[in-house]
Amino acid sequence: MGDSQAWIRGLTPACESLADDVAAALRQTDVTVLPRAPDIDHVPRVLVCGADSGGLGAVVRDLSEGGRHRLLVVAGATTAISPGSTWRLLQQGASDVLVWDGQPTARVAAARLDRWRVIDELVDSAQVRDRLIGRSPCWRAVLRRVVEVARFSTSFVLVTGASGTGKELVANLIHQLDPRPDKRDLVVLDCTTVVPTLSGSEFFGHERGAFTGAVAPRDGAVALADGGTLFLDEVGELPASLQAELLRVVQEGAYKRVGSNVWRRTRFRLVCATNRDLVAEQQAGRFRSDLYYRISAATVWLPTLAQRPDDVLPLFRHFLREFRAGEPEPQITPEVAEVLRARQYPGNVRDLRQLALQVAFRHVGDGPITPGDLPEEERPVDGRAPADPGELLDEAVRRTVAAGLGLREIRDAAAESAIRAALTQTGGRVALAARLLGVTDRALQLRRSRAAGGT
Ligand SMILES: Nc1ncnc2c1ncn2[C@@H]1O[C@H](COP(=O)(O)OP(=O)(O)OP(=O)(O)O)[C@@H](O)[C@H]1O
Repeated sequence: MGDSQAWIRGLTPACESLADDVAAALRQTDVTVLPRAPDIDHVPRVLVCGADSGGLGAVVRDLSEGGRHRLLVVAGATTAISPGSTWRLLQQGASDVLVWDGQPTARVAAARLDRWRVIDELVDSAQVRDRLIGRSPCWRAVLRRVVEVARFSTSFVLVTGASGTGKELVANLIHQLDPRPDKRDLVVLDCTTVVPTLSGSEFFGHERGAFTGAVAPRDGAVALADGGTLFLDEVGELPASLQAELLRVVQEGAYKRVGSNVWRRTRFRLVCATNRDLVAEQQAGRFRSDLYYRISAATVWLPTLAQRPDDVLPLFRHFLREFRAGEPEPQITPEVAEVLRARQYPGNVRDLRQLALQVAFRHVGDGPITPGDLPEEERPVDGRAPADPGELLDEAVRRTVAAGLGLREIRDAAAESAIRAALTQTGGRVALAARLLGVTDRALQLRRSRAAGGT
């Protein structure tokens, strides 16, 4: 520890003396307490609250900017913060909530601040920032999670998210940041491309003569990944027979080559990716539960581009730089920026990259990207962006009204549809779905059970 910084403020003037105690105790743990200026970026904020914690939620939301900044809430020992309110504060953007007990709490707080500093420095390092573009709060939260699990553990990781959201890039980053000193290679296997008849060999290797065409012995992916990382892309596509064999390797580290009776040993970090809902796949009996629990020791869920619209332009600029390497970076006119922001990206970042490619080769000269650089089919009709999400919603509501549904039925149907969509996007995880929709887990569960009961 030693390089950690924080700035501290009391929730109300009455909390200032406790805030001074917290600051003094933190200094003794080597934390540098900076002047109370809320505009210092990337320095964790510590909010001290006393018995009167009215308005705490709003201040937490404000100071953390919905989770963009690290915020530690320290509550006086006599402060009544129920477990329920603690969870709410975390949802509102707090990174943690501690009850003040003097120096022991200061040591715990200092350890948190130190860990957050290392994570945030990595998130802002070129190694991460230049590979995984995006600064929106929800993307930053994803990067923090990725960096933490990659750097501070060797845990297996399951990366979920819709197609084109960056799962493979994240898997690569996990391998790059892996702390093992003697780490070996990253081996990638796309489960959609393994040929069923040869899949055993692709995973486990084979002996000479094991099958027609096996003219020489060969290592499979689990051997090549020994000491490194095995990335299984589209793991939801893995055939049942291979699921059982993979389970044995990840549990016992033992496997046999096809055509051999000799057990061999391997040890790797497993990172899997899928855009399937593996919880639903288990329920349907298509994915083994025991394997699911092994591969999902840590999970990272990637948002769609629609959930992080503020990242569209930075990503677009990033791809333009990639496609126009060595050329000066062009400005983007406001009309084009508006179209890019309003457009739908069903294939997520991959779609945006394709669009940037088309714009990059149409653009000539050193002026800005202008409306004429956009392919014809991307141009707004009558000045309106095609497929604006608000317009789609208006259209859906117009139809339900025309079908004779009342306001209450429309509201309930819309809420149920939003819950279904959020659960699908988050692989069935209620807590994540609730966060996505800005409600508590309990509220979401209540609504689901009410819907199931037909009330
Ligand atoms: N945050 C990002 N920053 C820069 N490039 C990105 C980012 N996210 C995705 N990309 C780019 O978008 C494309 C798709 O990314 P990737 O292959 O990692 O997605 P995926 O989720 O694995 O897709 P799929 O499920 O279809 O395999 C790649 O060209 C990748 O480089």
